[in-house]
Amino acid sequence: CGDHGCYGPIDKVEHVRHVKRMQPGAPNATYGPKAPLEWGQVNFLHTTDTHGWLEGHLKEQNYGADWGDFVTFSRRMKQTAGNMGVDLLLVDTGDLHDGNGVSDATKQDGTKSMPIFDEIEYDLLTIGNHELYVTEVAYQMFNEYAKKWGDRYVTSNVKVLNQKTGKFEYVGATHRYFTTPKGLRVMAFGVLFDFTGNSNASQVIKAKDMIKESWFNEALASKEPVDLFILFGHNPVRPTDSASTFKLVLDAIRASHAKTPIQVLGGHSHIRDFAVYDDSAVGIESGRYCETLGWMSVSGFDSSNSGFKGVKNPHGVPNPSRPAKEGSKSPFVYSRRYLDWNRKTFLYHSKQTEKTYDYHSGLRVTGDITKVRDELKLGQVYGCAPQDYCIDCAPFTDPKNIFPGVIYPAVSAVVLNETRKDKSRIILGNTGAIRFDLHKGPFTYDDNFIVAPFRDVFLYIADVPFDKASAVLDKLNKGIVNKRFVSTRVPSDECTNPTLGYMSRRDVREPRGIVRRQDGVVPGYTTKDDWGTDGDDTEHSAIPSYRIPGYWEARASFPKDGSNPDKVDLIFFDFIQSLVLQDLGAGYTADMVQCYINCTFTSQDFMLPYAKLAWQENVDDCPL
Ligand SMILES: O=c1ccn([C@@H]2O[C@H](COP(=O)(O)O)[C@@H](O)[C@H]2O)c(=O)[nH]1
Ligand SMILES: [Zn+2]
Ligand SMILES: [Zn+2]
Repeated sequence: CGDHGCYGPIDKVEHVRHVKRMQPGAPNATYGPKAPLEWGQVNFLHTTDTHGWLEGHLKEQNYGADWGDFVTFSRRMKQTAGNMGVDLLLVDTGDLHDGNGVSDATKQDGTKSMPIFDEIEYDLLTIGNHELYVTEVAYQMFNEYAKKWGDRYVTSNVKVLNQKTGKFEYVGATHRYFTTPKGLRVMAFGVLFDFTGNSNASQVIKAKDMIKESWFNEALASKEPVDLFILFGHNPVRPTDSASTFKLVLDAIRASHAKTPIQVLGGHSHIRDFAVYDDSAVGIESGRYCETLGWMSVSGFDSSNSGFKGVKNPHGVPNPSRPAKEGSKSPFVYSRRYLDWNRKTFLYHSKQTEKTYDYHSGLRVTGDITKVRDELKLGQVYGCAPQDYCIDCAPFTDPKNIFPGVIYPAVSAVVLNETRKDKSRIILGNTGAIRFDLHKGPFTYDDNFIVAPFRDVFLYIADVPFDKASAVLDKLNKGIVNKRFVSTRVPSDECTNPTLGYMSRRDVREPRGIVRRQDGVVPGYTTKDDWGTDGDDTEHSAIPSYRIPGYWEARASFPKDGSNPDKVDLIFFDFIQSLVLQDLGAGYTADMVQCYINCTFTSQDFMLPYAKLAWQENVDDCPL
């Protein structure tokens, strides 16, 4: 199989057309930031869970900036900070691939995307779980990426096997102590949640054990003064999220540093969020997929509590004025903002126009992305999707939902072993393997990775009694399983709304009708966090979000008379093999499991053949 899967080389694609970026401007040009950012003594720009979306969202204008636009923005903002006499720190909290053709269409994930990602002058970076599923990727992080960033790459609880020494070693630094240009003395820890799905090339030290490590306690006991702790990581900021381990580490820091400010920056749960831990500890989480750029600012440093030598209240701009908690006695005040990832946002906050904005560095990066997209043929069109299909904006059984609308018919038609085509089959998958909505219009090679980026092999057990096989889905979806795999997707009760069901992915946490609507507002994030509803930089109307289960099932080649077969081939992703075996119960073991089509046919390989099969109508004239 080539780069384009097992369905022949690209010249066999009958309908080849290239999708070009949607231009900002009309028709929905009325959106935009509501007010200038509040600049403090130290400020943060935060990216997380970018998952390879370096081209931006070609089909969603509101998130349409590319990484080159961001390169320019980050440089302009660093200069602005310098001119104002304050600090600006750039931070990334991991999950760099699995989600887009730019990162996933190469033989090894990240080969073409990582050099593009590197173009930002980050001050702190750390590792995500998606850098640890695949052994080769973990080695790439250890041998190349971490080396490039030196002590800015902080992995306080993640080790990878050094193939030369045969020993597990920290991927990056355990911690970073540094002084900012304006004199703030910072101690930073980068902590991944207690991830257990890593390959055996890495070790993730649980937070409860990490805080007992001697290096950690020595760092906290160090005689070097610390003005600010930065606790960052691929780790949700919400303390009630069962995946988050930040609170544990924060409490460990507080045990010896009761009042020093702690700035938390997190990720992994793919939401916009802001959490207040105490009077001088707050945390921001900045969404996913280059939809959001997080902004935080902090003031309150003076000669009694820091080495800060910059400007106390930067002039000509608003300054942060809000204590973490009402009635706080701490000197520290904050602001937080979630910026939509588009050029209009970037232009507004850098006070530029379309004509003046671009830097050569940014344009060069945009050019590099275009080159990569061309080389990987990401714009090639395989079909014309007749409508929009979403993951959770419609109920799970609605034809607008991507599972009944696309995934079931696609796997039923395409995931077929010719030698067993007469056998009835049940195909099981985890909903988390389907990563993004599918838009009406041209379905490109890139969209294949956007919808189904993982290389999860289709496995099967032959001739399972129907009664046993058909009971698995329900068992998978009952409680324990969700906790085992998708803890960050499990709704907390506070997010459940009787009208809309579970609201999660876009942070829609208010019922329709109560959401602030105004003319010119386009659908998007309407975030509610510990400070309320004023964090979104651009006002949006809410997008409904329904509860979806953790697992799905499709059936194919069942008897035409509507009866059930005696036996079925039970097909499933390797990612969920252990759970399926567990739920089948006694008598089912790993040696009964085989590759279904072959051992390289994965979840990356069914969408393109389906697009060629089902979406050829209007393909030559498919409107974007
Ligand atoms: O091989 C894989 C790896 C992961 N998944 C799904 O992804 C989520 C984790 O994604 P985050 O971006 O870290 O939240 C995991 O829970 C699975 O649902 C997969 O399907 N296959
Ligand atoms: Zn992620
Ligand atoms: Zn993650």
